[in-house]
Amino acid sequence: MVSVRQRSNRLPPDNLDPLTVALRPPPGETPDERAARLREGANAKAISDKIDEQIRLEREEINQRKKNGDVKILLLGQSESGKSTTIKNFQMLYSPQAWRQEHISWRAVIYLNLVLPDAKSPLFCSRPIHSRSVGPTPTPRLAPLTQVETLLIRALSPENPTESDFEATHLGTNQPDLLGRTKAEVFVSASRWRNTLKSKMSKGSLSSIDVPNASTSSESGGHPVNKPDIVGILRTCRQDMLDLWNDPLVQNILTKRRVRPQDSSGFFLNDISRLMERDYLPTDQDVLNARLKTLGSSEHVFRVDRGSEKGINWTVYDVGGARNQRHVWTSFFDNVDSIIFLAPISAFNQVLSEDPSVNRIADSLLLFRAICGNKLLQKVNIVLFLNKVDLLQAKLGSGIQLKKYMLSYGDKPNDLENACKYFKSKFGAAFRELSDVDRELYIHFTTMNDPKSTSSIINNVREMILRKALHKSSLI
Ligand SMILES: Nc1nc2c(ncn2[C@@H]2O[C@H](COP(=O)(O)OP(=O)(O)OP(=O)(O)O)[C@@H](O)[C@H]2O)c(=O)[nH]1
Ligand SMILES: [Mg+2]
Repeated sequence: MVSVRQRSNRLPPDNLDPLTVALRPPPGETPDERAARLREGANAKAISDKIDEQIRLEREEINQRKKNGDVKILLLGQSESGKSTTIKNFQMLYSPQAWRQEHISWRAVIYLNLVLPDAKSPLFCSRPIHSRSVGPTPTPRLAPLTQVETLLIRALSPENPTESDFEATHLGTNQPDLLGRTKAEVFVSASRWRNTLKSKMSKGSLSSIDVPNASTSSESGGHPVNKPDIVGILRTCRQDMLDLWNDPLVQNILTKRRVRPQDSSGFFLNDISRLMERDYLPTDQDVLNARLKTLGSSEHVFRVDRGSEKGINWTVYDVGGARNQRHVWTSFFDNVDSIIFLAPISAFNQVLSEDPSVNRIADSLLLFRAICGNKLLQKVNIVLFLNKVDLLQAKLGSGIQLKKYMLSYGDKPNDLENACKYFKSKFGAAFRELSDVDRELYIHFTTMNDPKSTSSIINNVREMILRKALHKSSLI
């Protein structure tokens, strides 16, 4: 105190530094003014100390996480909502090298998507077309596709499959296709298929799908008998597949039924010529579009090596979203920093493949309510990706009426803006009804297979999750 008074009463020497000059009490200060100034100073110091303390805690927390932990994110949502596609976006952004190295493995999956297509595809010719005899007669020349399908499923399955592995890869809908085949939906163990494929490739026990630039083909007749040439077989069927797809009768039926196979998951018929190239290597977009149902769960660890985030591990869990896969979800609820919930809002006119009596939006809403109301997650912030906006836009644009499926939509215009608002308010209301006050919901409209629009969303979400995770642990 004394020294302050002494200093304040003396004129500073000319060479005093500017900060000292700025902090100097005003000349002629009264005792009251002085007391007020000191109070203000004390308040400012308290605020500054608090900020310093927060920074210190954040640093400590970062160091702590560096030492023994990471940020944990859990992806949830019904089957085909886009969880695994979200993981692919994370990989593309944060593990670009590993992401590119994996492209070759996706080749088998893409071929499988081509020969074992979605139920809406012309290659998966449905019973009604067949029974009414209005569709094209199945061409026996497409029969080899069954062999390709078997070979590819075998390639993606473990060498000595257990009973559950077998079931896993052959769960089906039991509807016959035009070739008289029973459609099986292919699930593979999320954590195992790539390793399985890699190990078979390295042992050379796989067919020639793994050999880009292979000189042997069924056309040249030169491939070894014990290594069936998948690309060769596919090439012999290419024209027949295209003929079926381009058949005016098929197109007519699809139009009448308002079915657009090109909008469904894993549709590669339009790319068939490119896919049949001997040295075909899937592009980023091909991998994002490829469809493989997740069985069980998989863990993906990323590092964002920049700024204060250096050294933090991001662990993102992907789980299967089909009804028979959801029982494992709760085992991931412990210590999760954030949930990313995906709801495909284009699915308003679709039903679950596991249960055709359930509308897919109704299922998504029920699931979302269950997650919001879960006691273990009551403090966890939720990021909601209202996904497949591109398909929603295409559907509304083609005249499909949202109000026909969602009665509460009422007479609002059937356009993207109103539809997005509607879904946002529906999910938002569920969150508010079932949440504690002290957590937040962040809603984004996404098209997960469009990496350009997705990268900034993922970056923002990641930064927000880190901020919240750090804040939460500084409060504990
Ligand atoms: N058009 C379009 N397709 C998308 C979008 N997001 C994902 N897909 C496609 O939808 C399909 C299913 O996506 P996945 O990520 O495999 O779905 P999932 O939620 O992991 O499904 P499960 O593993 O069965 O739980 C894939 O073929 C994706 O390419 C999107 O925003 N628009
Ligand atoms: Mg998946």
